[in-house]
Amino acid sequence: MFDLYGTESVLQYRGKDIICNPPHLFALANAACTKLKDFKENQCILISGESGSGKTEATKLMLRYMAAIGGMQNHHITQPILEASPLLESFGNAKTMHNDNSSRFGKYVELYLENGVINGASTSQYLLEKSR
Ligand SMILES: Nc1ncnc2c1ncn2[C@@H]1O[C@H](COP(=O)(O)OP(=O)(O)OP(=O)(O)O)[C@@H](O)[C@H]1O
Repeated sequence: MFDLYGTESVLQYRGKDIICNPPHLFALANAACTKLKDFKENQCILISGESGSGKTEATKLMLRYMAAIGGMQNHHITQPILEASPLLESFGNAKTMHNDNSSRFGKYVELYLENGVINGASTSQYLLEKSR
């Protein structure tokens, strides 16, 4: 079993330039955090793909990475942010032909960071027109 998203991977990608490591969700999340810090400009990660391609899981993994690189100092803030995803899924997901846990809504998540540490978040849900 590969451990692609554990602590070792967090340490491997943390603070490293995107070209230093093989492609990974953590590399992308790290690049967004680094650019935010260096250029003091908002960053956006757009996750798209067909149903079942892994958008929801990718989003959760990147959130987990961003929470992890901030350490435990804002645990009381990051924990509810991470726990919000499965809670919202319980209201808005359903089993389809393509995905046992298919989101029936689009998500827009805003994270607020200070010195590379998450200190807040907001999320909006949008109903999708899906035929499947
Ligand atoms: N990184 C991953 N590692 C292992 N399995 C994964 C990964 N990402 C997704 N999967 C598997 O694929 C399934 C579908 O992923 P996910 O729900 O994230 O897709 P989605 O693109 O959000 O789909 P939808 O548009 O239908 O909501 C997951 O339930 C999981 O079994």
